[in-house]
Amino acid sequence: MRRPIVIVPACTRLIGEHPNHAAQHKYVNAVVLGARCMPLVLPALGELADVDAVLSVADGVMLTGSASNVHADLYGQTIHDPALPLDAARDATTLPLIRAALERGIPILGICRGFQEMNVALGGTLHQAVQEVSGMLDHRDRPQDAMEVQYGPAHPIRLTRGGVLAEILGNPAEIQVNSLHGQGIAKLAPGLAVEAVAPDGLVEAYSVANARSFALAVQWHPEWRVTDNPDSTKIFLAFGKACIAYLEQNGVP
Ligand SMILES: N[C@@H](CCC(=O)NCCCC(=O)O)C(=O)O
Repeated sequence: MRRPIVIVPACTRLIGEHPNHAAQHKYVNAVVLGARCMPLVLPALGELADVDAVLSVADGVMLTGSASNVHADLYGQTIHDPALPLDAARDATTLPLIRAALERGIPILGICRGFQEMNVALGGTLHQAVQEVSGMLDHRDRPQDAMEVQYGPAHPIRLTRGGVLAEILGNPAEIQVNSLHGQGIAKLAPGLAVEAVAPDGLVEAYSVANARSFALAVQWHPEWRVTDNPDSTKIFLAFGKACIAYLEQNGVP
């Protein structure tokens, strides 16, 4: 049987004067080494993307992080800080893709921006600057820090007892995670189940209740050094197992 195919939606990136479509190596590497699947990067085509065609060859979808924010229009707000980057083409590609993948029961893993996209796609909202919300921590990374520091442990998260994520991780009460985000979940979309929270109560992971397959999203970065962190390895292995199961039951051989 062939390796499962995981769709990885790209971000738009300007290289010189030319717009490009990009996905960071650590994400596609985690699909290969962590999930043992084959990544297929999907350009941020927006309305030009034929979602049905793409999902007809997909055994999984992984939504990556990105420095860009989900456009506030998409969850009924006005932009709080216009200096922060956006990626409308990525939004226009991923939100329909998320809804269609869930409809088809295709396994989906959301990471950081991807975690925020799934919440918005399903009717939730975001805090645009978590650090400015009373009682909330500053969840941002410090760009001047070395990458090992930026992606190193930043805070604990408390796992929902008996939850999907807790089971994947062997039922610890809490784990340490990295933190590289300025936005976060304000209103959780209907049908999403909290899987972990930060010390300030911010939702850090959720699952799609009643999903037909693996449907988990996390605010942190398990793709970082995926084989070095046992928790990250377990998350990607669980995702990969679900993609194999989807391929066996529905996939194009
Ligand atoms: N822009 C959003 C999401 C943050 C995010 O995805 N950070 C990771 C960026 C770099 C990487 O992909 O590792 C926010 O600020 O909340």
